[in-house]
Amino acid sequence: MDGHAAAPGAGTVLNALATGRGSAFALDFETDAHVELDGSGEIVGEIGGQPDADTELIEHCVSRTVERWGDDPAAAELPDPDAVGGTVRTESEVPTAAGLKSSSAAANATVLATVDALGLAGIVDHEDACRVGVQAAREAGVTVTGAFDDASASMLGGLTVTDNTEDELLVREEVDWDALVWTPPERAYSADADAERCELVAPMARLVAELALDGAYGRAMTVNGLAFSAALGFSTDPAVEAMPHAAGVSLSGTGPSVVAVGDRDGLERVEERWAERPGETLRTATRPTGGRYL
Ligand SMILES: Nc1ncnc2c1ncn2[C@@H]1O[C@H](COP(=O)(O)OP(=O)(O)O)[C@@H](O)[C@H]1O
Ligand SMILES: O=C(O)C1=C[C@@H](OP(=O)(O)O)[C@@H](O)[C@H](O)C1
Repeated sequence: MDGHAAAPGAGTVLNALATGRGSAFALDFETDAHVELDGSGEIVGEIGGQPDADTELIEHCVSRTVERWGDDPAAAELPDPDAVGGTVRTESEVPTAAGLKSSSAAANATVLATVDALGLAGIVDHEDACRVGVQAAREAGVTVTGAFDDASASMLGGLTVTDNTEDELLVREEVDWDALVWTPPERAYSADADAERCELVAPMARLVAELALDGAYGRAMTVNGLAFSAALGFSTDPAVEAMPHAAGVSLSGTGPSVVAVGDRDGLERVEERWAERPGETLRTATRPTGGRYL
């Protein structure tokens, strides 16, 4: 029984660490997952190109997905329902722990690949599948709030606004921007983020949520970036450089990447500045589609 699926990374409009409300949008780079189920009783994960990386998240995703849908009447019969096991391997274009939602992309791709291995591709609802990945992320300890904002943007595509305290989807909308991503060489694991510092900027996060719920996503994003860069100790210089030329620019997640959105000409101007910085710049775009079976 094997399955194959992919899901995209995302950028941030509103970081949920201050209030539990968050917002993110899918970007056009992705992670894919290959799952094989057997009756070995053990699930073993592997991350392509990162032999020492933590595979707990994707292993939890496989077991939670089988637990949820393994005995669905439409599911293929498991080799040994009392000893569910198998392998899961991811390959990713999304850099790990850079604020570009590698954990959501890996979780969503793995849940969908497991659904595919169960013979349920196209039958399971994407939002339900996304919630299983969020549950696995909480169990694996890779998230503060569960990050349903990031997970829903990755799984459904487009832009979402969510309440992560209830895993509730408040808004899902399609956006159509070019995007520019700057990823400095350092990494920042969300689980290590200073959530108490983020709570200090809650009044600004509430303003960002209001702007986002009014559809002013670009401005929302820019205010978010200023507030959370200050709270988490990142420079606001890249955002200030981008502001005259972009519809929105923000620290993505808990950093360190910065994402600007807008039109091609404006982002070319931003790229000229950001290319002088250490690390990588990537030209990409928002993506209307989310997780997909391969
Ligand atoms: N390709 C992948 N395959 C499996 N797990 C992954 C992958 N990428 C990231 N992860 C998991 O997600 C964690 C990083 O999550 P996090 O710190 O939230 O970063 P990000 O902002 O990129 O989501 C990693 O420690 C690992 O557990
Ligand atoms: O762990 C979490 O609950 C979150 C982590 C952050 O994202 P990153 O994982 O990209 O840092 C943040 O943007 C999101 O709203 C919630």
